[in-house]
Amino acid sequence: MAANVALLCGSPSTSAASSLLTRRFPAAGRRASSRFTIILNCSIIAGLYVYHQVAALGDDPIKEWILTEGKATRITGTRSIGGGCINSAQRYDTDAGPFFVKTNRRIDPSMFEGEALGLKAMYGTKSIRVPLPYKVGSLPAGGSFIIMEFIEFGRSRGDQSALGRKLAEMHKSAKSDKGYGFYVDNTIGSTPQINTWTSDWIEFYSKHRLGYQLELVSRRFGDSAIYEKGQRLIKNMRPLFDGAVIEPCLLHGDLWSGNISSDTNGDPVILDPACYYGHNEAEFGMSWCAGFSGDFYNSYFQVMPKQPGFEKRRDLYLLYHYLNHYNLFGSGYRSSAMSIIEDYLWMLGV
Ligand SMILES: Nc1ncnc2c1ncn2[C@@H]1O[C@H](COP(=O)(O)OP(=O)(O)OP(=O)(O)O)[C@@H](O)[C@H]1O
Repeated sequence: MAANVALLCGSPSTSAASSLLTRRFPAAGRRASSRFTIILNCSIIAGLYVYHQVAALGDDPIKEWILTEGKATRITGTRSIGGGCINSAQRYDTDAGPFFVKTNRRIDPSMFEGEALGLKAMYGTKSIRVPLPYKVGSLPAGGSFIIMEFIEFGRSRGDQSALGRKLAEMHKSAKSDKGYGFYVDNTIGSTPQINTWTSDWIEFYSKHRLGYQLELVSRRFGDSAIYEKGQRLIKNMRPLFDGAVIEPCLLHGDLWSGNISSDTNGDPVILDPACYYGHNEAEFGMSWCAGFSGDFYNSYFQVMPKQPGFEKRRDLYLLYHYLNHYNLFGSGYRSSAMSIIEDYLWMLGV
């Protein structure tokens, strides 16, 4: 240990070792000793470089993680990635490959912890490709970050049939024995999404999805008309589920085109989830901006057969996301949400 420290820290031992080698084997010794010295000096410089980078970065937990647990010795560049609305995203290039980093200067780490748990759960199913999350933490000046696997995206929009099949494989393989919900609450857009474990799906969807959004609409916009009609739908919607076998499947939870891509092999990739265990059909709640094709649904239903009443329930699952858009972006989404509610009230005769 002492010798190693001496070798790393300085020249006396280095030159002693060189001169011993040169005395014993004059010609070869000189060549070997100069190579030996070069290698030693390189390791010393690399060691000191990493040491200085890490020591100087006590106040930059992202770089610190990349240069320690991330196993990089050098960050060669960073650049911003557009596309997200809520967080800022960067690519960190290093000698250990690229890392994908999202930061949010205002929100504590709980949002990214929810995202990381969701990504890990989906990753664990070995079905559809998702980035592996590495680290979530706080930023020294406030806010939070997440570091994850960087995925190089391919040029194509991806194979819809593969997307449908792999998504269904994820739904099929990941069931929960705790019921409907998730280990933590997370967010849908920036709206809180409550995931308290509940044994009955209709109760879960009534209270923590439609009911929660209706409460928010009422508080934010004073919209008692949509609140009251929405509550009437909730109280009367059970017949819509008649004949369907419902199980708690792992859902991405926010599956729209901005969160779907494909890698350089053309394999589908899904990103930025709002995971929970729920009825698999709820996964299609964002289908109005996902662009799923006929091939997508055909492949999906080959793995997860269509349940009786699927078409009747489709709009009920859109409703959650329309209400959320109303809450997030304002009254432009009100009429879509209201007309779904009124159509159901008419269909159910209530
Ligand atoms: N693991 C990854 N590797 C490479 N690029 C990624 C990765 N994850 C996301 N991206 C890209 O980074 C951009 C922003 O990511 P993302 O959509 O997750 O950000 P966000 O602000 O959390 O999103 P939103 O506002 O939609 O909730 C997108 O263009 C996305 O395609």
